Amino acid sequence: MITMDNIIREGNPTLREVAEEVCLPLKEEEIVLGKKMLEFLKNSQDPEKAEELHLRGGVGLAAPQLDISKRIIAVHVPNSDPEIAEPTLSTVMYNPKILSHSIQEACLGEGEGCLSVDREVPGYVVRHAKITISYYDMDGKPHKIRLKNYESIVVQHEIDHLNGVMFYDHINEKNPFALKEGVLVIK
Ligand SMILES: CC(C)(C)[C@H](NC(=O)Nc1cc(F)cc(F)c1)C(=O)N(CC(=O)NO)CC1CCCC1
Ligand SMILES: [Zn+2]
Repeated sequence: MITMDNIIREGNPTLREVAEEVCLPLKEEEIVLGKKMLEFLKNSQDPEKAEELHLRGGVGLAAPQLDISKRIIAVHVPNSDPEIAEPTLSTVMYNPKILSHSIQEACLGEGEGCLSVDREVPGYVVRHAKITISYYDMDGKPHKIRLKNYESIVVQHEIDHLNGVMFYDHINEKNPFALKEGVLVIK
């Protein structure tokens, strides 16, 4: 199973590579990898398992963070309503692609972090507010979905990893908390 020891940290050149698309039909090892990535995220959000395995609570993971330069991401976004156990988005995406996006931009009010970055980097990470993406799931089935709010931010953060982009590349160096007119701040 995947633990923090398998996650490479900034400075490893793989995090700055453009990852390769996977071919269909998916190889067995690529399906197993996807399952393990999703399992890591679920474990990391389970208090007992996270403590036992020393995991940081994760909502998304990209294959390059495991030193595997392939266009595979996993996302497991819990429902903001603690009453609802069902996650709002929980899936593995093969060859995810942003087809279109809103003009409106958005950022997380608390800024971003990264499982591959062992330091705080303060500042707003401005992204598209809404995106339409295509991807293949573990069964090789094509999907085209629209995402907004937190899910949209998470998927953009993960797709960035497939293109060698880190969240702090988006932060305004002169004024990390500068915000243009009309950028949606997500709580
Ligand atoms: C880097 C870390 C702080 C661990 C971040 N988690 C997070 O922001 N909050 C969180 C954690 C949970 F478990 C459950 C929950 F609802 C919220 C995260 O997983 N990532 C994923 C990552 O590093 N992928 O490469 C960073 C996030 C910043 C914005 C989107 C993803
Ligand atoms: Zn990250």
